[in-house]
Amino acid sequence: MAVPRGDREPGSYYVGVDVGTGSVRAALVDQRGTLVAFADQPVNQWEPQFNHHEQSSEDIWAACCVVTKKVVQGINLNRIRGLGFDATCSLVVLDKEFRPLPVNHEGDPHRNIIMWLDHRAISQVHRINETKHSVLQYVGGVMSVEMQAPKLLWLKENLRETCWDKAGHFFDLPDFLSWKATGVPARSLCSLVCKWTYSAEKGWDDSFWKVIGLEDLIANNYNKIGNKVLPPGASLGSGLTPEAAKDLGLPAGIAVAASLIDAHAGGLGVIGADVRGHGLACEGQPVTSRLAVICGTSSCHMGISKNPIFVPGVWGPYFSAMVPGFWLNEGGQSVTGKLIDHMVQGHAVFPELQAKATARCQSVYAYLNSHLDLIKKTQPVGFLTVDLHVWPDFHGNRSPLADLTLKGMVTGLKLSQDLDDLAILYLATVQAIAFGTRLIIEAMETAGHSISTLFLCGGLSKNPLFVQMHADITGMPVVLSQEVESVLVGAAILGACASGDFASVQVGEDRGVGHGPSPVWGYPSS
Ligand SMILES: Nc1ncnc2c1ncn2[C@@H]1O[C@H](COP(=O)(O)OP(=O)(O)O)[C@@H](O)[C@H]1O
Ligand SMILES: O=C(CO)[C@H](O)[C@H](O)COP(=O)(O)O
Repeated sequence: MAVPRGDREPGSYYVGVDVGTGSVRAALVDQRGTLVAFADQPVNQWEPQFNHHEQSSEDIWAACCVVTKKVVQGINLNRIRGLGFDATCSLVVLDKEFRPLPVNHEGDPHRNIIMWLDHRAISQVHRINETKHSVLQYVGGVMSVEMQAPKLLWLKENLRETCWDKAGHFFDLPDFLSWKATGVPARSLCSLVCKWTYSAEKGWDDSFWKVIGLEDLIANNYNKIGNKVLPPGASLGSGLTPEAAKDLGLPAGIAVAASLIDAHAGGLGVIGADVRGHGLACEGQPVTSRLAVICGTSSCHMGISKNPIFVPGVWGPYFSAMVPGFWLNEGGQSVTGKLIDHMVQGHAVFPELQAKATARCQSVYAYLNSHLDLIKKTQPVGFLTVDLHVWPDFHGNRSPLADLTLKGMVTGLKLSQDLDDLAILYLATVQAIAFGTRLIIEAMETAGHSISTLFLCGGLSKNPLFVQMHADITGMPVVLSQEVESVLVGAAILGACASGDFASVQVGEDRGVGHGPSPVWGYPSS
């Protein structure tokens, strides 16, 4: 039953499902954008060899079902009107009957996803960039190994018989989920534009696929990689199929939206936040003065503009890929949360840290933050790292250097290995990541963006030190949403839009769901 816009039944709900790198989350969200219920569940990852990262679409769907069932427990299901998915931009491979195909030399079909952070296709991306094809202008001038074309070429060159020749469907993970829920193999404009070289204005470019040696994908009007393309939030087919409804514990037929990549859902969830009354530079200014930074395993820096802006080393400009009618530039750091975890967990005194944090019922990060407060004495915390510096490109540099060959570095190491050393190394890592954000902002501003305020979300935005260092090092105020799970709010906005209850996924003064008032969290320390 469609409820006309402006005459919404009170008490409607929308379900958002967010598939991050490390876990799957679901939320039940009401019409005001308030999270009513939340659940999460970790997902498996495999690293069969260095730089190969794989997942299973069956595992991920099963996790989506577990968390969705949890968040709707005890709710009158008739009040749920829409479902939206976001996910990492990983590559899902299915055969012609939509069964999983192996993306690995072991031939394990369960592992049918090449994850976004997989860097196996280094030789392929190098050759793609050597073509200097015009589509590369729209990915910051250099294609990233994390995009789909090099991964597809790797599959063709390395797993021809076991995978490539049998493949019927290559999906971006967000599109796989909306297909699984509806049976409609449409692709979201977001995933195709951002990761597959599709143009919102001109569609696919045959000459690109021919020149890189993937001309076979042009067959049947690009049937294997998508020929029906919908804007994020568009309603798919007849909604949730009876089979998927049973899996998810939701009513069949509810609206399901064309999806978003996770960073874009986070961007949508925060960039239009109401900041009136805080005296921020962005108050009363166009939404283009805001930069959404979605910080999880990786960090993604999403800036929008009315006209296309070409920023060397920063992905895009992508038209309508996040906010309809706006161009998007997406800067990024491939590992941020993952790097902090790596540095802290790999340190000799990590077991001691863990034991001390557990004894205080704190996370290791809360413990480290209070330890830094203790050892800084009267000086600002940032000064603790005058002799210790980290270069954070342990997994290459996504933006603005766009060089996947770069490696990480630490200078200023001593022989001591106590908790103070670990805390200072952790601080230096956080600072290095914040300097990376500053470099990305500088590149965006040089090219024509004018950014005054940061809007952070994602797991790392729950870390006060990470937030404060971003404010200090960029010199910009950082706004956090009252609703910490902003990525999920973005996913729920999609479901709300697909239900027809809201006209669009628009942001700004004339908002849909999902934009509660946002307190200003951090100002740069003077
Ligand atoms: N409360 C917290 N304090 C500090 N770090 C956190 C907190 N919660 C999550 N993180 C960090 O955020 C990262 C994961 O963020 P998340 O958004 O869940 O990632 P993803 O979407 O990639 O799965 C991890 O590195 C984790 O250590
Ligand atoms: O490339 C990306 C977005 O375009 C993201 O880095 C990728 O989707 C992973 O996200 P997360 O770090 O939140 O798991």
